[in-house]
Amino acid sequence: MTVQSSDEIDPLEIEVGGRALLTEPLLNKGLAFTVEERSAFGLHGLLPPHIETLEEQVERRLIAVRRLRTNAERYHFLSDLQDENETLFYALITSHLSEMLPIIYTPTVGQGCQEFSDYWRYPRGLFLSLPYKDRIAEILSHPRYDRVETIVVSDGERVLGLGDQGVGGMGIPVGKLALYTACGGLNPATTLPVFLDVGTDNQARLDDPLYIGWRHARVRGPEYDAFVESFVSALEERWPNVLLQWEDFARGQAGTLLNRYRDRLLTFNDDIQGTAAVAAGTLLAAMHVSGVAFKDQRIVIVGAGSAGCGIAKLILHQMVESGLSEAEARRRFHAVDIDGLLVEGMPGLLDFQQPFAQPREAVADWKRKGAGKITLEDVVANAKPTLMIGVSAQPGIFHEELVRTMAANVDRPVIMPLSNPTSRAEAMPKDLVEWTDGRVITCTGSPFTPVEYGGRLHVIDQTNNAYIFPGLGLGVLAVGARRVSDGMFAAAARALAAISPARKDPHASLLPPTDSLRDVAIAIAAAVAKRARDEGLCDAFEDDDLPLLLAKKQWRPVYRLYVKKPGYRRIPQRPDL
Ligand SMILES: NC(=O)c1ccc[n+]([C@@H]2O[C@H](COP(=O)([O-])OP(=O)(O)OC[C@H]3O[C@@H](n4cnc5c(N)ncnc54)[C@H](O)[C@@H]3O)[C@@H](O)[C@H]2O)c1
Ligand SMILES: O=C(O)C[C@H](O)C(=O)O
Ligand SMILES: [Mg+2]
Repeated sequence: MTVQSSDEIDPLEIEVGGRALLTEPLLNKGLAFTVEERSAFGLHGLLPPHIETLEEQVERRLIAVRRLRTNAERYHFLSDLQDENETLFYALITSHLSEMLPIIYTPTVGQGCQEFSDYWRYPRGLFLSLPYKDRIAEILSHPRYDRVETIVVSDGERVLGLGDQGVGGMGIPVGKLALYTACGGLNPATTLPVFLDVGTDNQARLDDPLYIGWRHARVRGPEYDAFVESFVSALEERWPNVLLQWEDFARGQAGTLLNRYRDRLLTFNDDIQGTAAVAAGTLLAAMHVSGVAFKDQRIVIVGAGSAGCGIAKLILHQMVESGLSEAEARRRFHAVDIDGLLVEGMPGLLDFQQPFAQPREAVADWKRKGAGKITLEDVVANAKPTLMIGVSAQPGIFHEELVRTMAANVDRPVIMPLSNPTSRAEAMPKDLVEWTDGRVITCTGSPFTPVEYGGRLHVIDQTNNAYIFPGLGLGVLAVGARRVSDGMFAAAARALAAISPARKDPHASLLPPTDSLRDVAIAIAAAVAKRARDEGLCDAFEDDDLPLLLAKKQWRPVYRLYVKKPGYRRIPQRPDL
């Protein structure tokens, strides 16, 4: 449903004109300012005489972006466009979603983070640095942020699979929020990327004279916790109902922060919960194709960190819902981390890994290659998995022999190398298809082109949390949910599986194409909103009213007519240097 909100129909009253209007990305229309607007706002002469429609502007930028040689160049070009004219930026992105997503988001955003200081041009979002911790409330208080409803925050310690990028990690909240608008339809004036700069342990960044973050070893422990607490308290004070998404925190922090704050505000961790929902949703879709029910699944998770244990927890929950006892369901999981299979009593097991540690007796009679740790190879040979998920950021860890062993034991092996960016994927889909003689059902975290094999084109679905968080955000905000619950992610997973093209055709893709992420977001949002209501986390609403509630929350990149606000002032054009 497309609703033209009164926001879109009514003229917008504008306070400033001249250069100030052209340099405000939320208001700038560039060459699309009409003659009347140019006259009213003192724009004649500041712009060449040509006037264009939004569609023509999109076409012009599209030609320019396509002319560039690399996606890194395109990333910077599009960042500049976002800082120049957000309406045009989103009109371009939404009309060419599958082409633009790999540029503004994964995988190119990873390089953007690594080179953040090299190409620094213009600030977007808020940088909260530990040395200025006493200024947080003052920084947040600016009237520019009065309308903020959604914040994505990172401290840059685990940027995709690229490790600690210090302040470069700001690229991640910026990219995620671009998808909140492009896919979820949230108004960009209500979104805010935030970076918590607590230093970095990336020596290359510390040694780099161009590095623009706080040049200090990463602060940890009580000082870190107090800093995060100052941020959260200031944010609660400023925007009591804000949605806060934690993104790309390292393993030690991600779950701890989520548990600390999940009952205090509207918040979730995307790497733990969003990833779990997209992986579980994809698995549900894959089960249609493989015909293997939950009770017959044997699952190997490689990388028992935030994403791995988040995924395991949600799939376990679904297995129990499908009728397995909790103990039975647990036995289906084999979680492998850097020290091999997680087994009970293993030294160094983290709290969130404990539930997925196998009892020693369950693996006592396994045939193993060596006496040391129980390797991934031992696990695959003995556990005979039907599904193997990679969230380890270890490229090549799903090697030929391993995959061939897995494929020898099951008809349709499901293999998901979900680590990002492309360079960190556990395997290349082309290899997986070849090593399994085309039998594999595979999907990846980063985008890959389809693989041709045996006269058939294998579409490689992008099992990325981008299928979940824009809709989750839209859903909770549209109905005013007070908390984000695990049940919402379970509902999101089911909603994703319900729109899987593979439900109708086993040769079709598991997930709808990325071009349709706006529709996906609506489906996820509806499921999340209903779940919020069913769990008593928002006020009641009728199902029939939901499409309108969601549509009202959706902003579209169109230009509104501008008129002068009473008190309009023309900012002086001459800087008094
Ligand atoms: N597709 C998606 O939507 C999605 C979502 C979240 C995370 N990810 C990707 O998953 C990866 C991990 O993210 P995370 O948040 O879980 O990070 P994390 O650091 O919490 O977990 C990674 C885990 O891998 C383990 N590991 C390292 N080397 C290993 C090895 N040789 N064998 C087995 N395990 C090993 C680490 O010890 C750690 O426990 C990243 O590359 C990230 O980009 C993808
Ligand atoms: O950012 C992504 O592409 C997905 C995920 O959040 C990740 O950390 O890899
Ligand atoms: Mg992430």
